[in-house]
Amino acid sequence: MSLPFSTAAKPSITLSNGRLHNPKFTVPRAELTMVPRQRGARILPELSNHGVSLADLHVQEVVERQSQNVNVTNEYPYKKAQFSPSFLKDAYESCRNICAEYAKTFYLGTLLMTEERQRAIWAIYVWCRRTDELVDGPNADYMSSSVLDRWEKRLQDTFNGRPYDMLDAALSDTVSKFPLDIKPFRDMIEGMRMDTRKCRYETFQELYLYCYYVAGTVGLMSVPIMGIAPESLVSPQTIYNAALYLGIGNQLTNILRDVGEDASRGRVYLPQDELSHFGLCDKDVFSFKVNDRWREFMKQQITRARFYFNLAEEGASQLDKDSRWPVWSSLILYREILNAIEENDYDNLKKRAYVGRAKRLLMLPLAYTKSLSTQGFSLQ
Ligand SMILES: CC(C)=CCC/C(C)=C/CC/C(C)=C/CC/C(C)=C/[C@@H]1[C@@H](COP(=O)(O)OP(=O)(O)O)[C@]1(C)CC/C=C(\C)CC/C=C(\C)CCC=C(C)C
Ligand SMILES: [Mn+2]
Repeated sequence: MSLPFSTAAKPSITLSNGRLHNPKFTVPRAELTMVPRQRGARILPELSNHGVSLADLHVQEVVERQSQNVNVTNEYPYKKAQFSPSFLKDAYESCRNICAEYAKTFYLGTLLMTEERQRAIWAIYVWCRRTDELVDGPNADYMSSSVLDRWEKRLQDTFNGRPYDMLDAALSDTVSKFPLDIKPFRDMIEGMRMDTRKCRYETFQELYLYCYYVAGTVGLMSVPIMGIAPESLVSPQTIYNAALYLGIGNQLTNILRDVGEDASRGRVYLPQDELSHFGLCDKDVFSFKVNDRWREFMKQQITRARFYFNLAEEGASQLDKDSRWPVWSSLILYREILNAIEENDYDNLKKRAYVGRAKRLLMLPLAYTKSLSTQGFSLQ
């Protein structure tokens, strides 16, 4: 059984420049998508045209604004912040500690990067984590649209060299050193807004847009820091797409791992039309019971998440060589969560798929081996 592909009309969306985009206008696909050659594409041919024009528009705008500046560190539109070296050292040290505490495997992977890049990634990680905590953290009860509006104003100030606290100061400094654009940061906040307004997704297109906002954006923020290998012959657009797909794959995996946990909060991040295609509905999710229909549905969802990881793989090898290890670690680790769901016989309603510490540590040398590959440098 294959997934239905919906072409339902989509709402308009305002981009950061204030222009209203008509989503019926779709960016020519050839410019945006890498040619899918993977297993997933064969199983689900309709996914090779995943019809995600709203997210595409965001990505294209980020790529246009940011990609010309990749690897350029001296010309930048945001104001430079002036901090003493010792203050900055402490600020980045705080970011490092948070990252090491919350994302251990990934943190280890960053240790091979140049010092400046490590610090930048930790600062971005902390900003993302804090943004997520606004809606998911212990103070989530105080969440409101004005909280997110204030967070966005604060982001703007941070980009303009006026941070509100030490952790923001690390980001201000990062922004002055790397050609980052504010748009993916704003878009992540938009994803949090979406999460507070919405707890059901009718189609995969809707879900994909959410995944772009909360996770694809992380990929787009990371590329200017990680850098593209000087010997890469692939276009920046292709590499940004791969980064986006890694974020999408990660978030789809997150969603599949957390179905039960999210359901207990009344949330279902699964396309409703696909549930019904498999003879399922919300009631089945809230029953927390796994049956064969659920297993079949999950198989398809897992295949789709793998499809995005496969697309991301090609771009990972195009990054600067010192930056590839954490990317491969993240890719392999998240993909392993999908295997863990299978090992739980698709019970993600009562069980949380988990990759044990020993397995996680074993992945680091595997990721390292992958990161040595220069595959594709002479192909395109
Ligand atoms: C060319 C190429 C392949 C480049 C690589 C690009 C790249 C580095 C992509 C990274 C993608 C990535 C790690 C995305 C994170 C996706 C994610 C898990 C998002 C989560 C959102 C909300 O989900 P939810 O609330 O459902 O989940 P929890 O239960 O709360 O976990 C997030 C939590 C949003 C916040 C994201 C972060 C805290 C992660 C930020 C990570 C970085 C800045 C580092 C990225 C760098 C590497 C090397 C992985
Ligand atoms: Mn969260």
